[in-house]
Amino acid sequence: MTTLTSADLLTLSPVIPVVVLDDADRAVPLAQALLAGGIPVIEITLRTPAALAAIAAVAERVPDMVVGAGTVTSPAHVDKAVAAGARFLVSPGTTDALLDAMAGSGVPYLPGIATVSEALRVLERGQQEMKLFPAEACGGRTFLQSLASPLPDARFCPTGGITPDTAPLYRALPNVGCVGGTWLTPAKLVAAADWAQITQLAVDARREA
Ligand SMILES: O=C(O)C(=O)C[C@H](O)[C@H](O)COP(=O)(O)O
Repeated sequence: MTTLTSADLLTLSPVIPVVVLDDADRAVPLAQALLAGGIPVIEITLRTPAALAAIAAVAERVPDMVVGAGTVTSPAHVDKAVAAGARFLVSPGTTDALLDAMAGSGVPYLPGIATVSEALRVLERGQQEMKLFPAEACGGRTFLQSLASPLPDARFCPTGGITPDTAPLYRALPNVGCVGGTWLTPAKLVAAADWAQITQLAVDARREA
């Protein structure tokens, strides 16, 4: 298994699919469906009791898929996610304790920021890659454009409210690597085990984003 950096996370795919899974048994076919559509990364959010088992299943059974944990909001989440096999971590926001834990986790991470001061605190630690969340609500593309001059080293994965139509517009910004979003894995399709549709959404995202 190759060692990933936080910078790699921004270049693996135009879109990082953000997933909420109620049933860990869906994780492996879902990961395979995304992979078949050309998306080699999946962020499974720690919002459901099934999340850690889902991460473990993908880590073990779909080795070509880079599986990470999202909605990481505490140092305890960091430990549990890494123990389950998460290869990266994404948080919606940051605290000092969370930044310390993610920096010490041994896996790359995208800390969430929504203000210039939060971005500065991440940069102060030598971490240049971060998630902008909630992207649309906190200023969107205008905000990212405004950050480019004062924070030339910062690189973003905007997430939150991004659509298939706006993803390419975000990706055209020089300080954006990839975007995150839930549209590749709609709850209805996951519940229906409609893996072919999810593969198609992945193919479309790969082409359009
Ligand atoms: O769970 C987290 O850590 C988050 O930051 C929240 C997710 O990134 C958003 O739920 C994205 O959702 P959409 O707006 O539907 O793309």
